[in-house]
This record gives sequence, C-alpha cells and structure tokens, in this order.
Amino acid sequence: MASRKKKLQGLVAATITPMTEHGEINFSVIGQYVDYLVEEQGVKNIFVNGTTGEGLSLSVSERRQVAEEWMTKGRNKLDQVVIHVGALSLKESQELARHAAEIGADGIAVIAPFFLKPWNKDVLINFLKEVAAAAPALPFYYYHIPALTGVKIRAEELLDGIQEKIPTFQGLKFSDTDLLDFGQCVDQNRERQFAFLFGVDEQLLSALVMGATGAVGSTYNYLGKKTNQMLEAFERKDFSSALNHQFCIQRFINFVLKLGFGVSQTKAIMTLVSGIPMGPPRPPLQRASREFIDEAKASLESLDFLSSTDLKDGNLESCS
Ligand SMILES: CC(=O)N[C@H](C=O)[C@@H](O)[C@H](O)[C@H](O)CO
Ligand SMILES: CC(=O)C(=O)O
Repeated sequence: MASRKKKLQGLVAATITPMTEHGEINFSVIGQYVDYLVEEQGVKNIFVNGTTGEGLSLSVSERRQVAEEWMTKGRNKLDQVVIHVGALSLKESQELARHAAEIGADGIAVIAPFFLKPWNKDVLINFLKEVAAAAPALPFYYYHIPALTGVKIRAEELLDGIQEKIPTFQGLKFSDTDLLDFGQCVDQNRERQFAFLFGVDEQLLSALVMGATGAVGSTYNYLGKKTNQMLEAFERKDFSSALNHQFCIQRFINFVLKLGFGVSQTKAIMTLVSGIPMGPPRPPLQRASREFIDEAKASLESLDFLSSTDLKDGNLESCS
C-alpha cells in the first residue's frame, strides 16, 4: 500500500518542456519557471512530461533528465510533482516509474498505450497495474485522454474495482468533455479518497460542480492566477463571480482554439506571458506562426491577461 500523501488538490500546471532553438532541452530555465509558477501564478503543483511537455516526443533519457531537473528546482518550493511515465513499451514505462520513485516524485500518471491498443477495461488495467507495480510506494493516476490516445474505454468503467487491482491508485486526470462519465467517476467513488483532476481548462467550472477536486492543464502555466480566482469564488459559493471568471478564460481559449491551438501555441503564449523562452516544439510539431502570436497577444492584452496591472481584482465584471 502506498504511503498516503496529502491529497493532490487545486491547480496543477502541465509543464512545457523548454527547448533551445536547436531543439535540445533547455534545462537552464527550469529554475526560473518554477519561481514564475509559484510567485506569479500561485500554482504549486506540476504534471511533468505529459501532453504539454511533449513527453511522448522525448527519449527515455531526456524524460529522466527533465523529471530530475523539475524535482531539483522544485524542492521546498512546489507542493507536488507528478511525473507522466506512460509509454508504448511497458518496459520503458516501468523504468520511468522506478526512476520517478528514486528521485522522490509525489506520484506517477500513465496514459493508455495508443498504438497497439487495449481493447477492453481488463486489458488496460492489466497494463496499468504492471507499471504501477514498478513504483509500489507512489500514488498512481490514470490519465484519461481519449481524443489523443484513441482508447475510449470509459473512465467510470475503468474505476470500478480498480483499487483491488492497483492498490496505489489514487486518482484520475480526466481530459475529456464527457461530464456524464466524469460525474459518475465521482459519484461511484464517494467513499474513496480519490483525486478527480479535470483536464479541460475551458470547462473547469462545470467539472467543479460535478465534484472535481483539482485540475491539470496547460493554461494554468499562464492563467493560473486567473483560474485560482475562479476556484476561490467557487469555494465561497459566489457562483456568479466564478462564472464571470470562467467566461473570461473561455473568451481567450475560444479565440485561440479557432486559430488552431495546441502544444506549439502553448509554448509561444507562455514565452509571451512569462518572458521565459520556451523555444520551439519538437517535430512533428512546428512552431506557432507569427500571425498566431500577434493575434494571441492582442487577445491577451484586451482581456487584461498580459498587463502588470492585474493586481486589481475588485471589479468582478471585468477580466482583470
Ligand atoms: C489536449 C490537451 O493538451 N489538453 C490539455 C490538458 O489536458 C488542456 O489543458 C488544454 O490544453 C486546454 O483545456 C485548452 O483546450
Ligand atoms: C494538459 C495535460 O495534462 C498535459 O499536458 O498532459
């Protein structure tokens, strides 16, 4: 049985993997990046080497080094560091899980293998179980992202009886818009202390209503502070301000989604907002276009997401 750490709560930034102009990992900015998340965004949990971190585009050795650097630079600053260790090869996934345990990570997460795919719940659980067993002291999270993996096994079904198979199972990162499935995950596991982490940033408020205990996402890198305001409003049951905050966030995400929004664009936006160079993505991704960056910048400015004056949060109607 895993030692029960404190439950993962609140916002978790899905970290970007900074790269140099030559496409190598730029470890030198990770210390600054930690400080930026904690001090400027109020975000103290991270999810490393996931979708946003291009984890599946890195070599195993790079993934180990990235995880180590976040652990080192995050020490005494971050609350929790969860490492995504999913891979197509069970062996690689187990190696990364063991490594995460060695470096003192707070948890591991795994996506469904997405080339030769599990065709039913039992087959998927069996794979996850083998990975979890390689790090028997670490909390284990299943990362449900059917649109990218193509594995559409419902999370609610997967969770049924999962603790008997995977004793370290501690929660779910749910990156899908099916709130029936998400709600049933919560409803059917009320007596268990699972973390239900929602992964569609533009719909987080609806997931909070369904019982989400936290959120993992790419936009918390640069809209963490704004999203924290929404979480605070929700906590104090001020649903009309919570909704105003969600609408502000939606206006931005809706705008960039229409332009084409993915990991490359996230890298460009984070560079713009934080001033820390995230560099280009790794092929097959390609860097965001100049036009995208200019339009995103204008949108951020008009919503007051890019000014140094975002301390004034008295006016709940505005986005500042
Ligand atoms: C597919 C993907 O990367 N999803 C991210 C996390 O799961 C989200 O944080 C989105 O980037 C965000 O919700 C914008 O659509
Ligand atoms: C968003 C997220 O959770 C990821 O990048 O993996």
